[in-house]
Amino acid sequence: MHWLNIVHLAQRRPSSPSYANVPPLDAHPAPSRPAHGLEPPALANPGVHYQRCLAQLRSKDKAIERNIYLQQLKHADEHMFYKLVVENMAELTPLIYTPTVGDACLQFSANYRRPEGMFISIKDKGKIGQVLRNWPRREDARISVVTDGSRILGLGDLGVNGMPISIGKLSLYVAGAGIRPASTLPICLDLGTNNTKFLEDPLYLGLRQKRVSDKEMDEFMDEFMREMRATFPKLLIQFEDFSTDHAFHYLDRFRHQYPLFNDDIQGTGAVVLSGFLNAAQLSSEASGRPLSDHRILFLGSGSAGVGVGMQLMSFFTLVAGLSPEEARSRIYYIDSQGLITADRPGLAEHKKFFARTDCPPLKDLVDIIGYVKPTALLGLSTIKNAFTRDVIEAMTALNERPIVFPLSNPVALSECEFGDAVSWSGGRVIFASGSPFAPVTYGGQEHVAGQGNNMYVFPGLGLGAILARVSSITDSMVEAASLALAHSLTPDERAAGLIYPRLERIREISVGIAAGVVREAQKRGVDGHKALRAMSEPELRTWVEGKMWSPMI
Ligand SMILES: O=C([O-])CC(=O)C(=O)O
Ligand SMILES: [Mg+2]
Repeated sequence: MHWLNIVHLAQRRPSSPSYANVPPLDAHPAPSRPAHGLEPPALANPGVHYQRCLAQLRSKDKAIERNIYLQQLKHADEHMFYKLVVENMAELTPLIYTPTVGDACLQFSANYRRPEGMFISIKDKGKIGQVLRNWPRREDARISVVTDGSRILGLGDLGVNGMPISIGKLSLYVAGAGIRPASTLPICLDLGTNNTKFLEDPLYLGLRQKRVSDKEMDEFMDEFMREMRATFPKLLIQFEDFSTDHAFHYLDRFRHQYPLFNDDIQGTGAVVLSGFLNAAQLSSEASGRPLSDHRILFLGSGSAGVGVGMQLMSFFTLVAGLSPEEARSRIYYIDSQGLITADRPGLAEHKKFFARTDCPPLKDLVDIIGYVKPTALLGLSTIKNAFTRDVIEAMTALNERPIVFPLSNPVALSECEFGDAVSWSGGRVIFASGSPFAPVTYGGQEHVAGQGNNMYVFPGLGLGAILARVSSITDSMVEAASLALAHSLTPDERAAGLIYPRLERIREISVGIAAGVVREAQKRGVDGHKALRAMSEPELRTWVEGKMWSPMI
């Protein structure tokens, strides 16, 4: 049976008018133009100017130059910037987000042009509230992406150079879910950096000191969160790219007190669960083996790796009908020392849950594949090309359609190139990567890579949470976002063998995710906007669509 029938999602799908036909419920102000005479007369034709901007963008050779052009355009003409992004999602997302945002972070101090977002440093401890009140659009703030720069993508500790990740994610909230630009607040916390190269770089824009102790960071974070609430009472917070132990620690510490989620743990988990549901279905259809037969092997056990494993537990419990204990037994982890077993001395706390008591401490990936016999191999290791030809061949020998997800970001750290995975598996691989890969032709057929990136989930999750005015984000809301995404594939996309919908439909998908999140918030009683409870499904979707901001060009 298809997993869709198993979780009865079909009944939850409302029929609603298409996004394009729904007039906005709220009046959004039109962009203001300079007074007459202060710009060339032909600029009054926005369609021509749109083509001019697109041509200027495409005239740049390097991705980082395109990124810089787009950042400049965002400041000069926000509506035009978002118009370009919304209408050219597949082309522009890799420029404003992963993988190019990785270079934008690495070069932030060198390429810096103008202030954007807020920088709160350890030196502000004791007066964080005073600093936050300097934000000019306090009343409007609804969503903040907060990083401490300590683990940016797979690039490690970049200190204050992590700011572009907060900026990039928030641009996707606007483009992908219609959050108003004025409601977004990028924040980079500066608690020092252990990146010696940056500490020695005269251009480095952050504090010239090593990271503070955990105790000092706890005190700082407690004050920061308290003051965030006092200054921005309607704000949802997304924690981004904190180092693994801090990512888990601060999610646990604050998630019941504040509306917040961690994108690397929960957003990545949700997006991979979603793709996995569709991939497992395709794989089981090819092999004739039941969904409950799947076994998942992870390379990498950081915040994203373990977050994904936690979320994939619900694949086995919800869809394959296993108990939580059986579900856990289907998931295996490898870290730098090999298969993670419970008897290993000094095992990190977050690795204990999935540590095996029934396996030898094997080290070599191909040996481990031979022992575990996984149906799926997931990479969150940031080890470039870790999935070698031998690895893909071993997966293909075991499975009619092996599931291979090299999820590390940016693309230069991917465990496997798409073209290699396709050819080494003889075209049989079911593939999703964290960063985008271009389609490849193999055996006379075009193969399209899925992109298992959290950008499919966080905009819609945030939109739903903001509109429902939630007091906290429950695990079940993250799961609802994941199921709504998995469910959003059109018959056409399913027929093409896709496991994620086409990115061009992101706004429509975000509506479905937001509506699912609102409903789940209501079930859990964490919704503040109680009037939404009375709406039918089509009414809720139409209302959500009407709340979305669109560029006015
Ligand atoms: O930003 C991305 O592309 C995905 C992500 O959260 C990460 O890799 O940390
Ligand atoms: Mg991240």
